[in-house]
Order: sequence, then C-alpha cells, then structure tokens
Amino acid sequence: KEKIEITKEQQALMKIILDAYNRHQIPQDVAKKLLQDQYSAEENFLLLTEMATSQVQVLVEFTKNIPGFLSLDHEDQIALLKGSAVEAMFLRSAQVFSRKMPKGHTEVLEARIRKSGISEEFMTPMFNFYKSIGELHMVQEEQALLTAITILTPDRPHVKDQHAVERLQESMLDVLRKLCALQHPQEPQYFARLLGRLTELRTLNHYHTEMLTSWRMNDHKFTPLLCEIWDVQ
Ligand SMILES: Cc1cc(Cl)ccc1OCc1nc2ccc(F)cc2n1[C@H](C(=O)NC1CCCCC1)C1CCCCC1
Repeated sequence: KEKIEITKEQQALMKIILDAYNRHQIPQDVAKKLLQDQYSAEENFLLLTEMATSQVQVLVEFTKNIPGFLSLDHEDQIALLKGSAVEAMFLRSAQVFSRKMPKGHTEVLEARIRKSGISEEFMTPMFNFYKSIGELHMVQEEQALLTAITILTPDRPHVKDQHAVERLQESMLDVLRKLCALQHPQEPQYFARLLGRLTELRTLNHYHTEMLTSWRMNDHKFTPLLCEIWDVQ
C-alpha cells in the first residue's frame, strides 16, 4: 500500500488556492433570492446576467492567485479566462445547487430554475450535471482545485504556450489526486470520477449560447463583459 504524501509545497499550494477560492465567492444569495420569490423570465434573465457578470469578475481575481498564472504569456492568460468562464459558471452553479439546504429547499430551487425561462431541452443535461456534482460531496479543497484545473485547461482556443499551462495544471492535478486518495480511501475511482465531471462540463459549454438566445423572452440584453465571455450579440 503506497504511502500517499502531500509535500510541504503542495500543502502551501492548496492553502493558497483554498484561501483564494473562499475569498472570491460571489454572494450565495442567488439561491436565497430564487427561493424567496418567483420571477418573470425577464427578471430571471437579468438576475443571471448580474450573477454571471460578478462571477466573471470574481473568477479573474481567483485566477490571479493561482501560483504561476501571472507568469504565463498575457494573451494566454486572457485565452484561458475566456475559454473557461462558462464552465466555471456551471461548476459554480452546480456547487450552489448541491449545497446542503433545509428540507424541500432544493426541490423548490429546481422547480424555480425549471420555470426560469431556460428552454426545456437544456434542463436534463444541466440538472444531470448538478446531480452528478452533488453525488460527489466534494470538500472545499476539491472544489477549489477543480475550478483551478478547469481554468488551466491547455487546449482552450488561441492558447500559444500549451506546455506552460499543462505544467501548472499537472501540479494541481497531482495535489487533487493525493487529496482524493486521502479523503476517499474507500473509493479508489473517486479522482477519476471527479475528472469525468470536467468532460460533462464541456458538453454544457456547447449549449450555453443557445441557452441564452432561446431564453423565453425577446430582446436579450447582455453586459459588454458577458458579450466577450458568452459569444453573444
Ligand atoms: C450558469 C448559467 C449559464 C447559462 Cl448560459 C444559463 C444558465 C446558467 O445558470 C443556471 C443556474 N443554475 C443554478 C443553480 C443554482 C442557483 F442558485 C442558480 C442557478 N442558475 C442561474 C444562476 O444564477 N447562475 C449563477 C450561479 C452563480 C454563478 C454564476 C451563475 C439562475 C439565474 C436565474 C434563473 C434561474 C437560474
């Protein structure tokens, strides 16, 4: 039985990532708001664009704290952020959706989201993803590392020095692998399941533009930042 050893520098890396992740949480109030009231498709769309805009800003701050990220080529830094923002949004949504809530709240939240204005055809893939994330019962460290790993995906469009990104991602993957082995000793496949979620996340990425443009309302307004990130308008 090999002894799994998280080195001192890996512990330091994990602490930096976790602190950054906890510092850069957008207010969890989107779930609370949705539980409080039923909104029109227009109000829900506005809520999404507000939450998404602040999430992107938070994501930039989180990313700047990933050791080594600011040493990457500057255009590659932008390409990584642009390429991962939607996936990070769905990952965040999944984490918000899967948080422990009082009895019956998750069902109300799901019902509100189903009636929010998003077209019916996207509900199944979106909730399948949320539930598969929920089933993992990730600890904070795993969530933070998974977000960092998503951002540091080398094969995003327009990334020039993929090897430099790969090296950063690999050091995150190594810490996550050890953490999973320590946190879930009975589940040797846990780490692989975690990475499998990133594949499911990419499929959601493909739907996002259509999810927005098919929102049951006309005249969809986006902030300039979201036009950059969401390939819309
Ligand atoms: C992320 C995303 C992208 C596209 Cl294209 C379409 C849709 C979407 O989120 C769906 C989605 N899944 C959710 C699960 C739990 C939850 F509390 C809110 C959720 N949302 C939307 C939301 O506020 N997401 C933000 C969460 C924080 C991080 C930034 C994003 C609300 C907007 C109001 C109408 C009901 C859906």
